[in-house]
Amino acid sequence: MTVLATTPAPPASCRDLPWASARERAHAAPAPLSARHVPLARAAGLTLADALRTPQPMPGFDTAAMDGYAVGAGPGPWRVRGIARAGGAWTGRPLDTGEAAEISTGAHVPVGARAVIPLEHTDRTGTHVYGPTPADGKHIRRTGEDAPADAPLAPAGTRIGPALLGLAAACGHDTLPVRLRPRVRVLVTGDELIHTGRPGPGQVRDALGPLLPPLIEALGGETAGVHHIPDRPIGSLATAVRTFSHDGADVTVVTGSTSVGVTDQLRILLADADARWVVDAVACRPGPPQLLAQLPDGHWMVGLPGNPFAALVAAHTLLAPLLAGLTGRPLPALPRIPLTGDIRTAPGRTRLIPVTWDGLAARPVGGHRPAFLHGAALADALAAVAPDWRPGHPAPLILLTG
Ligand SMILES: Nc1nc2c(c(=O)[nH]1)N[C@H]1C(S)=C(S)[C@@H](COP(=O)(O)OP(=O)(O)OC[C@H]3O[C@@H](n4cnc5c(N)ncnc54)[C@H](O)[C@@H]3O)O[C@H]1N2
Ligand code: MOO
Repeated sequence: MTVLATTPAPPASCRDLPWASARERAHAAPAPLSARHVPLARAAGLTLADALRTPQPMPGFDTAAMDGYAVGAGPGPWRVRGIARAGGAWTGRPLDTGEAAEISTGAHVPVGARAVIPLEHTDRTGTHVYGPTPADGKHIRRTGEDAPADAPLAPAGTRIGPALLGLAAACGHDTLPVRLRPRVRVLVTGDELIHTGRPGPGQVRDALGPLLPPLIEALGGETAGVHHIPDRPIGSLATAVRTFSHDGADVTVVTGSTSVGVTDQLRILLADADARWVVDAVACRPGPPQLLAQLPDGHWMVGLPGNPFAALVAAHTLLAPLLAGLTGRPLPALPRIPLTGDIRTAPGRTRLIPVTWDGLAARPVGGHRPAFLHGAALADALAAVAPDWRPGHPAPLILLTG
């Protein structure tokens, strides 16, 4: 007996989708999580919910780009009238023809200055400074030269990395509008699994409990707990999902329950819960039985196959785009890189293969049977090898940054 014989089949339009379409569907399925403001110190790794704009021009004042002398019109020598140091506005009267001010890099350039002459190009004698006649504006960063006030500097959906944090601070922001990391609960199923020590006969050491939290983090999510759920009695998975339903998670990842065996409870749960199917199986290898569905209360359910490399492939196929969609990020475009090596393509399916990439070409690592993580552990990327790929032709790469 198989369980599917007793449960309603998901719609055919969700079934056995081409790999690229499955990614697109998983990304398009969710509405982005609601936005909130967080201090800059808590924004790293989150996603901008609105465009980042600068409230004032950048730079905000005419700024010296060199230590030296700000000089007024006319040829030198110039009479040195004062000192402009970084940190204060120039409050003196404008520089006249033949006048100069000693100036530091970053200081407010006095009104009337035509340029800054670097210190090493000048000679100072008492109250006068000598130097070559500079081109107008030389070594002055003019107000608004980088960006005018209200310029959009980064669109909504941008990942907040170190440079964006620095840019936001430079604009004068203390907080940013963000979408938080979606919270992902992990339910690892499998009565054969042990969680410490070496497996004995019939036992398998759980590889996904350790693999998934850092992967979820790298994909922009936050792990809201890893729980081990028994296969029996049937219904344990549904009980667990109900029990944890108030822990605030947005997504539940279930591993090792995607197939049609009598102990694979995920499809029963989804059918009983009247879930909305988005993806039911993907035309890829490994990992075809992966799935994505939404419970009536809006909660997302992702099914990853139990075989660990298949689960990794499925997480990059469905979970990564889902998390991008939930945070309002675009679906990452995949670089297409020439792929060499002896790779068997799969008719009608995309093969996902761990590869190294030296900057020019990608090559298979090996060690990528569905249960074996050796190749993935050493790889720079997963190559998505289409059925019509030929050696040396480009293939899309998913870079393994986590
Ligand atoms: N009649 C069919 N049987 C299977 C099909 C099918 O289409 N028809 N598909 C096969 C494929 S492909 C896969 S993949 C698996 C997926 O099955 P499940 O997701 O239900 O996973 P399990 O059967 O529980 O486990 C598969 C395999 O992986 C080991 N496993 C499970 N969890 C872990 C873990 N956390 N860490 C390490 N290893 C794990 C488990 O012991 C099994 O060896 O279904 C096929 N069958
Ligand atoms: O997804 Mo399965 O065999 O391809 O592990």
